[in-house]
Amino acid sequence: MTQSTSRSTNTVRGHIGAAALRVAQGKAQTLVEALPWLEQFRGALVVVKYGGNAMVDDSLKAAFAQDVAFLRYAGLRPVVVHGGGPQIATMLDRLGLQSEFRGGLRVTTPEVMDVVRMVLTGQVGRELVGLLNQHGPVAVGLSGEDAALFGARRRGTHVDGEAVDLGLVGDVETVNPGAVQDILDAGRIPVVSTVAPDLDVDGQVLNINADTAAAALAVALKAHKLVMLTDVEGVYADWPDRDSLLSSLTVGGAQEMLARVDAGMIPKLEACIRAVRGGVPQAHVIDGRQPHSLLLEVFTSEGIGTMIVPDEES
Ligand SMILES: Nc1ncnc2c1ncn2[C@@H]1O[C@H](COP(=O)(O)OP(=O)(O)O)[C@@H](O)[C@H]1O
Ligand SMILES: CC(=O)N[C@@H](CCC(=O)OP(=O)(O)O)C(=O)O
Repeated sequence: MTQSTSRSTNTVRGHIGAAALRVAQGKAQTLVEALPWLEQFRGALVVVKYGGNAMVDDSLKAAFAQDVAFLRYAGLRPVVVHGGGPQIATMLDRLGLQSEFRGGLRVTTPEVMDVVRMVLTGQVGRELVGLLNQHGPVAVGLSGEDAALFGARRRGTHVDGEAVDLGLVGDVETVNPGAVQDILDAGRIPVVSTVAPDLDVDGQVLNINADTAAAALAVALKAHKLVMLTDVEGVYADWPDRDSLLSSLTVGGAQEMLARVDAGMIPKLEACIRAVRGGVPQAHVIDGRQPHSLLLEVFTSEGIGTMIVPDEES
């Protein structure tokens, strides 16, 4: 723990000034406002996808770890699925390897796959586990390879109607959530990196977009919600028009929008659709560049970012 948890010993209790009392009451009010959400989400399983673009600096990463630890100590069951696109790019650059994105997914050669696996599981995942464990021995890292958490098959994509081969990129076809469940049952926080064994080729691993993997895991775990932290305020109806931020969106609306978004938002929207269609009551896209955005999303009435919900019953 970095902060002292004891009260200052030279404060005489009962002599708190009016200004200090107002500040203290403001703090109490904040805690009380969280009460309905603490009641509603007690024991709730929440899958949190932490995108590489939201891990922009050390203080943000530390604030994210505080939020996740807070959820856990408040009685929720958070599961972290992390990305690491920019971190992979930095390592590829250092090694002099090229890679390009098509339809929001990285074209992955065998050499690039080695780097993806090393960076996601050996670097980004480890760092998050370390940050979370500053709040108690709670975090356990695992990848889609561990206890056959994920099984994947190669997938391509379409760009402007044309089929594109993405190399060693997969889509999650099977999820064995047992290992994640064991970690949760032990009161700990699973931290998942999204590399998965290829169901068709023994010993081969595939690069899975972290949004896709988070959605598949949220469905398999019957999560109460999926929260995606990224580097924009949410989903914009008319990107990049900053006045077009959507506070909520139905699955049908999200499906229609797919044709109009590009870059990383394609896998993100597809993942939200997959999660909600798979029974997760709500998926959220929120701004991971805002410190404590996760707490604001879970514990305030206003919420933040964009919420994706099932189509209204007709
Ligand atoms: N309609 C849209 N609304 C919001 N962002 C969009 C939209 N269309 C494209 N984007 C892009 O998607 C990006 C988020 O995806 P990405 O960079 O892959 O994030 P992450 O690393 O969190 O997965 C945004 O920074 C933005 O450039
Ligand atoms: C197939 C594919 O694109 N895989 C991603 C995996 C990491 C990821 O998804 O990271 P973010 O969440 O930070 O974007 C990649 O290689 O970058």
